[in-house]
Amino acid sequence: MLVASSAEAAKEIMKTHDLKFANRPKLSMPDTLTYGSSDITFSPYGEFWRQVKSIAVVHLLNTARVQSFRQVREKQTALMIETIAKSHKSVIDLSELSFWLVNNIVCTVSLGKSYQGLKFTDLLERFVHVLGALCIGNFIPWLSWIDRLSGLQDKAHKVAKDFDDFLEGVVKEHLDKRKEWDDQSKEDRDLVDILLDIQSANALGFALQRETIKAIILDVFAAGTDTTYASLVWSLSELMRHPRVMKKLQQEATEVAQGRSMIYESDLDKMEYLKATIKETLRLYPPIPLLIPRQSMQDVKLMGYDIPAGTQTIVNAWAIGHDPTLWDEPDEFRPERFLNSSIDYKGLHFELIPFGAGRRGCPGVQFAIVMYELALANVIYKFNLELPNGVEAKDLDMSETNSLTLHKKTPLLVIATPRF
Ligand code: HEM
Repeated sequence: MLVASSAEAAKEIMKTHDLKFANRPKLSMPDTLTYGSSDITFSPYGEFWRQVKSIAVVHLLNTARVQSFRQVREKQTALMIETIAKSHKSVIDLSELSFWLVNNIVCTVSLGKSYQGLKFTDLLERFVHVLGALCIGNFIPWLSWIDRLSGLQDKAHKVAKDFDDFLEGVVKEHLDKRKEWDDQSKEDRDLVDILLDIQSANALGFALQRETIKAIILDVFAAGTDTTYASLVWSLSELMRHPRVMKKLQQEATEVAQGRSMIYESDLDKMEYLKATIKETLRLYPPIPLLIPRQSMQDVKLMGYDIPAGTQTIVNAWAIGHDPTLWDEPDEFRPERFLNSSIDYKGLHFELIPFGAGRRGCPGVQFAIVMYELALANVIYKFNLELPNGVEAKDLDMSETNSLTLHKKTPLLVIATPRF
């Protein structure tokens, strides 16, 4: 296995030799959870991956599509703000509210409606826990009996079954709805409708299986929700611990809003400090700290080392974000470091790669960032937040979960007071 923990090595893997490292290794947990890796994230490099990724980009993730979902984001953000306002200074769980905000947006635009009320938080938690679990059989195949004995495989099958029940229901609902219409305008079709259209038109050159449709929905559901809400919670938590940064951000929001009741998406480009705060959060807490494993497809010489074809390759984005040779006082939360800096997270600057880079880089960057910016801007614009029960900011529990996605271990509980 190859582990890259420097920006230079990351650049070699994800830029110089990107094509050679564009494969994903076949791993047993993703295989169990994503219908034999027939989703976008875990499918091997090749024509199938290109086609399924292209469907998600064309119909959900490109700039024009992301912009077209603006009303959904603004409506869901307003609903979250309303819920916080109604708390009347009682303790609220910002982790849970962040989860539902992101999940409602993702589900509305990809599945046609939100599914609030279902036990998604628990299901998704089990999903990323199993996905990120150390699976001995992936490294030493003859020891895979340990994964059976440890109960890991049973857990994976149970999560896969629970998710499948949900996804099967979503597909059935869409199929039933289709019996009632056939001249619905294209704009009203969500991602599931589009996948079913492609399936019935046999438009890909290969049959789009029901399982592949479910795998793609699962990808968008899990990759979209878990990462973005984790980041929102980390930003809010760091702001609680850094009143100076919070105040500066609130000042920026107040200036931009000009007395209006809400910050809108058209305001976000004027919020330099907000953008710097988000970059700083993604540097310190990359939601997928080790990105998604890659695999070399050919022998390759990398920084003087001979790497054989088939080597599992991990890029440690967390280590790069904390590298003292790249970042001054790397453990400090200081958004100012990104003001007047061209460093961005879009895959061109290898010192900041929370979304990965290159061919296998995250196609959901725009989709994620705009909902993240809008939610963060509005929460801090509308409310002053304090920790309950006399907890001091410096004592806020910032411990991290140990799974594929980096979450704050304990929920972020606050008391919110309207600012005006
Ligand atoms: C803060 C939010 C997000 C972060 C930090 C994030 C991060 C990542 C990372 C690190 C990868 C692997 C990149 C690599 O191997 O180089 C990835 C892949 C992916 N992400 Fe995201 N992601 C986020 C949001 C989203 C959203 C909102 C969606 C869709 C709605 C999405 C869909 C995907 C998909 C489909 C892939 C697989 C790409 C491939 O293998 O070709 N992500 N993401």
